[in-house]
Amino acid sequence: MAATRTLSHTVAVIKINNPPVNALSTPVCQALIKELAEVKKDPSVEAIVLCGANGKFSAGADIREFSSAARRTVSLEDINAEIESTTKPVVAAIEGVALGGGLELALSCHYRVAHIKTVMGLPEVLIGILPAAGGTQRLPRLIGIPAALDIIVRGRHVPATEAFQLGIVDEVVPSSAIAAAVQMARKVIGKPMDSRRLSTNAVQYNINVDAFLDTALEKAKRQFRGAQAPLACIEAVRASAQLPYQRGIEKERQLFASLWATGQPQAQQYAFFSERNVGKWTLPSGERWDNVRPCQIRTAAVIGLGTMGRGIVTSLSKSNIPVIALEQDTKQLDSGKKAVNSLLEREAEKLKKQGNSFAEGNGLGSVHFTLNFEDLKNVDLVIEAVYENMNLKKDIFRKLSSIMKPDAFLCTNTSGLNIDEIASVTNRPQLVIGTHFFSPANIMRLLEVVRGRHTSPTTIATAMSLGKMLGKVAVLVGNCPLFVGNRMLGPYLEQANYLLEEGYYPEEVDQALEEFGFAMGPFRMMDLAGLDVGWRSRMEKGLAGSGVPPGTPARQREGNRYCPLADMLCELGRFGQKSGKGWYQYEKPGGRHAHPDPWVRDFLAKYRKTYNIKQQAVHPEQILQRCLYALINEGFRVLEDGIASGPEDIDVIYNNGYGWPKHRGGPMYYASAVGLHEVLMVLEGYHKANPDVPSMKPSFLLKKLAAVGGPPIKEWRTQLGKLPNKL
Ligand SMILES: CCCCCCCCCCCCCC(=O)CC(=O)SCCNC(=O)CCNC(=O)[C@H](O)C(C)(C)COP(=O)(O)OP(=O)(O)OC[C@H]1O[C@@H](n2cnc3c(N)ncnc32)[C@H](O)[C@@H]1OP(=O)(O)O
Ligand SMILES: NC(=O)C1=CN([C@@H]2O[C@H](COP(=O)(O)OP(=O)(O)OC[C@H]3O[C@@H](n4cnc5c(N)ncnc54)[C@H](O)[C@@H]3O)[C@@H](O)[C@H]2O)C=CC1
Repeated sequence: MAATRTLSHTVAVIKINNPPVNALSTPVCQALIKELAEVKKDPSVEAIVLCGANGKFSAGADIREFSSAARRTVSLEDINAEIESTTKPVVAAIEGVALGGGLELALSCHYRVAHIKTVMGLPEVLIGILPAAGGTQRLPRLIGIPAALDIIVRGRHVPATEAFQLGIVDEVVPSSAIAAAVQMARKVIGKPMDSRRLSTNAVQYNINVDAFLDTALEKAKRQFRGAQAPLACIEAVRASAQLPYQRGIEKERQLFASLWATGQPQAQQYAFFSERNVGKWTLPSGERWDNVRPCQIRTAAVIGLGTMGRGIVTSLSKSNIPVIALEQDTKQLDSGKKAVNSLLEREAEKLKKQGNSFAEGNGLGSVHFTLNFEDLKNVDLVIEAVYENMNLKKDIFRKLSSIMKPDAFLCTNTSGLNIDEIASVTNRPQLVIGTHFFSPANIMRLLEVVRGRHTSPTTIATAMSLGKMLGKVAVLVGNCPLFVGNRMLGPYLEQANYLLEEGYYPEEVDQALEEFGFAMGPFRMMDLAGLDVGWRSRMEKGLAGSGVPPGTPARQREGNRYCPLADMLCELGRFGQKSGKGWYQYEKPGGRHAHPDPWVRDFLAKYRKTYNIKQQAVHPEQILQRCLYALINEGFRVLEDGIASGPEDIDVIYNNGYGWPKHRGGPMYYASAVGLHEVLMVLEGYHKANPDVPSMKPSFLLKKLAAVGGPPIKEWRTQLGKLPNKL
């Protein structure tokens, strides 16, 4: 039953019932229409309560229906208009979530009562659309333009206590919202209802709305770099102030249709479901997310409190897991402690703002700082985050192996070292796994979970479940140098460097990729991460520094093209932000504002002259093609090697860990949208002209998929089924 009805004295309680989140699917809407019609004409009913089954009001329209053939035949706004015009008072009893169409439904009710733990909001912008069931017209009429705009454009979840302060709900209760709503319904029977019908109210404001919204529009253009939904949301809110309600609704519909035509909603909805699907991991042996039970992690430890360790400690503590934090000496321990405490203070502030008190069990897990490995022996799981050095990591794992209780999980945050080699020094390789966090680890949502050859399914299940507990999107990947995300970054950065040799400047390459929608172009990103990180790794591999065989041409390694520019900067002490100079210059070491550096321009000009490199006429469009197709080609190789289980996994990694613009779905989705044949043609052309750049040689899988006509991304797995799987 999509909706059920019971009667409490003269109050009819209509309950939406569509597990797991009571999405407003077509059958639910049809059931609502039927129930409403019946209670309206039933003389024994004097008031109505609308609620959701299983402690959830509703997560909004059924997103799966958007792209299905059987498109919605019932308009949610028509239902809302029907509810609002009812002469019997309707009270929404909001529990759990009221999101998107769910909140829009509640806004059409005459009163709203919420349970204190509820979150509500209009998150449509996050799936590329705008609230199109009256939300952009009713919410500003209820709480004014600035507050409504903030909620609609950011798509944020508003806790019940804040919703009460803003006036979105009339009452917040600590117990059953349904019981409280029934009580309220009884109280309001016979009371005048005109002012409770939001569509009949005018938007109240004492600001210059146009100027305010123009500023918001400019800010959103900069902040969301190419995403259209936030801009459409602002225009819809503008309509609420300028137009009568019905014309505002027409504008809302028009804006929805134009957004749909951009292709961005489809990309973002693909990203939404991909994020959920990656949690459903499956191993070739048949073990899966739903048949392997994770172990409970009650306590954890983190080794190394540098850039990553401090964020990981904060993330664990935020999830109420007590942590032991270990460093190598007092100086590092003190500095780590200071950093962690300051991050935790900020988290405590946030919790306070959300109205959560520690007494309710929503607090932060305790953190104990130590230099003593013995203190770790009883924790359930330890995450190592020391320098990226195999010998050091092996020393640590040897020690852990002898100290920790036998069933403790041993995780490494390495960004690309061999998990099997690390596991080989322990007495429990089945409990060793890679948990690759992204910087800053307390904020970034991505967690690459790296399976070693001996890692057990229980260890995988536990690491994946830990990721979820920490509020991260955990993606299971196989063990290969640099795993998935960083491995794909290699050819992308290589092309960015070649573009500098060929005549571009760092700021021009960055600008092209930032206009595409990346949070940061490749050179700003390298400066932020530290140029020395890659330099050290190239020196270890004998590609840079004294390990390069004498007589090797500066721009060649093992017969292939090589760009030594980054090594040259490092030799001059230009490590990026940390040293105040890198591809850009900064106001001071540690400064964050990148300014184009005339020194770099001069340096590049001399370099090109020294090596007699002819400046090629590279069209700006080619900046994108070369960098992005290089990355995508490596993505196909990752799939070919069985390191990721599908293109969705790669896209989730890029959307959540590398600042890929979500409105473009992810690199593999982007490739399918551009057309695999087109990507292949560009790669083939480049590789033919540059056979000394092997990363641009089109991958076997790309060629195979292009040869069968470039099927839609959801069909790629059929082809992948025949490839090896290293998960
Ligand atoms: C001109 C051309 C037109 C084209 C046709 C289009 C028709 C358009 C009609 C327009 C009407 C517009 C009305 C409107 O305002 C639009 C909306 O309401 S859009 C929906 C807005 N809501 C959301 O974005 C909420 C999304 N969900 C979440 O944020 C989380 O799922 C939630 C916080 C609710 C719960 O989180 P959590 O507990 O972590 O669980 P999961 O995220 O894993 O979800 C569990 C399960 O539920 C599925 N699911 C969640 N929300 C929805 C949903 N709204 N519709 C369908 N399914 C949903 C989710 O996928 C999980 O299922 P899996 O099977 O595991 O994937
Ligand atoms: N910095 C980044 O953006 C990312 C780094 N990583 C990986 O995370 C790990 C840590 O990297 P960062 O935090 O950047 O390094 P970092 O240099 O900032 O910190 C490393 C910390 O480990 C401590 N340490 C070294 N030896 C130790 C020992 N024997 N016992 C206890 N502590 C010890 C150091 O004192 C230092 O505080 C590396 O494996 C790195 O590859 C992974 C993802 C992103």
